[in-house]
Amino acid sequence: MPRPVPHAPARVADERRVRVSLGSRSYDIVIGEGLIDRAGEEIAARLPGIRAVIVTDETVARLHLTRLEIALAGAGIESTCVKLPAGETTKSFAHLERTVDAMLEARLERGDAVIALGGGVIGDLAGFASAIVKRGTNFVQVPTTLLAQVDSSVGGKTGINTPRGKNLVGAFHQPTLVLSDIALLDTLSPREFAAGYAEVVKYGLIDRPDFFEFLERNRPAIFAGGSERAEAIAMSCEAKAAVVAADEEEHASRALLNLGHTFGHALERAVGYDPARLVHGEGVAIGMALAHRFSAKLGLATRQDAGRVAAHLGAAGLPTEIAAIPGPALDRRALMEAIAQDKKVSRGRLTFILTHGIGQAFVARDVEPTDVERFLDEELAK
Ligand SMILES: NC(=O)c1ccc[n+]([C@@H]2O[C@H](COP(=O)([O-])OP(=O)(O)OC[C@H]3O[C@@H](n4cnc5c(N)ncnc54)[C@H](O)[C@@H]3O)[C@@H](O)[C@H]2O)c1
Ligand SMILES: O=C(O)C(=O)C[C@@H](O)[C@H](O)[C@H](O)COP(=O)(O)O
Ligand SMILES: [Zn+2]
Repeated sequence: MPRPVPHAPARVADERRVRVSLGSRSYDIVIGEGLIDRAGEEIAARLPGIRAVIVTDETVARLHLTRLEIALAGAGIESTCVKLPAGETTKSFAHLERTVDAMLEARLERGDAVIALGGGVIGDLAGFASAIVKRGTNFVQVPTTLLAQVDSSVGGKTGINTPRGKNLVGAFHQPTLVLSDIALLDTLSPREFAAGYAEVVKYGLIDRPDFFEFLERNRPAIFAGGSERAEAIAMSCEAKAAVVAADEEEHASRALLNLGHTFGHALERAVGYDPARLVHGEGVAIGMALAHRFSAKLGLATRQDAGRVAAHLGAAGLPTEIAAIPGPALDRRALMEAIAQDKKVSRGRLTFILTHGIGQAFVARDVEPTDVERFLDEELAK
């Protein structure tokens, strides 16, 4: 249970704060360099007197865990740690059970906190464990990938995958605080940085054409690091915070954040969540390119806009075609089976996020399965 805030920690130059406004569940996203060393102070200011269980993966633990542990200890926060294997297959019942057991072994109380130190895999899994242990403990996100800093750490979607589909088991559970230390991105591989960039582009494509143009002008600077990168991260968080504040539990407009995900999640499932073939952000990149081409095929958007989207994603080193996925060719039936399990399906009818053009996405209910099948056949034949 959240406890009263005794005082706000000192603000540091160049630090940005984005507020996610959700009434009593509102929280700050703090974005800046070197924040991990101040994590103890920031957390203790909001959750005084707590103990914590840190959930992380083995790669992130090697690189960044000690600094977090030192920062927590410095603020008087006693912590234990669960280290899980890196990668999408960790979002499973087996690793959830291991995490829950570690929390119970540490005798974590409801007023204590789970701290997710890692990318979206760790954030989704740790957040779900935090949601269900003792029917809800405090949760803090310390995202370490670009994808997690611009998307998964914000908004409270938590969960795991099953062989039948992505994120099919989960809960909404908002964090108390998100601490995004952008300096941690310096150790991220170029491939994972590009994957996170797909979700940045998504905000422009949903309803912010000016942001898409900003990205077209500044992509090389964003990849190089510096003030444009920090700006893109903060603008992404503002975009997501606005959508989440308007529809926290996805009864309507939040579904827009799923642009590219109906196709993308189907592709991830079809490759068995194998990161050697496809990671989430790459699936979203292909999915967004497909959503724009599908919209053009249905006469809703222009082929020029679909081409412009694919060109921008391609220039960022992202795949935009199903054929770009390495390994055996994918099968239309397997993709349709995954699409039928999508969480947006209602009364058996398919829902896609389609578009009238760049920055003009909309929720399309009742999409004809035969239209999707014909479109996929064309795409798979390329
Ligand atoms: N909850 C949400 O709203 C939401 C939003 C978007 C995506 N997601 C989920 O997020 C997941 C993808 O997240 P991701 O792309 O962060 O993947 P990830 O968590 O698997 O991280 C990618 C890789 O980068 C490594 N890594 C993490 N931080 C690093 C760092 N600072 N330096 C070096 N290596 C580092 C990890 O060990 C991992 O190998 C998917 O499961 C997706 O479904 C959830
Ligand atoms: O926050 C949201 O809402 C999103 O849809 C963000 C997506 O980028 C993210 O991949 C999310 O996990 C997908 O949610 P799902 O409900 O389709 O599983
Ligand atoms: Zn996503």
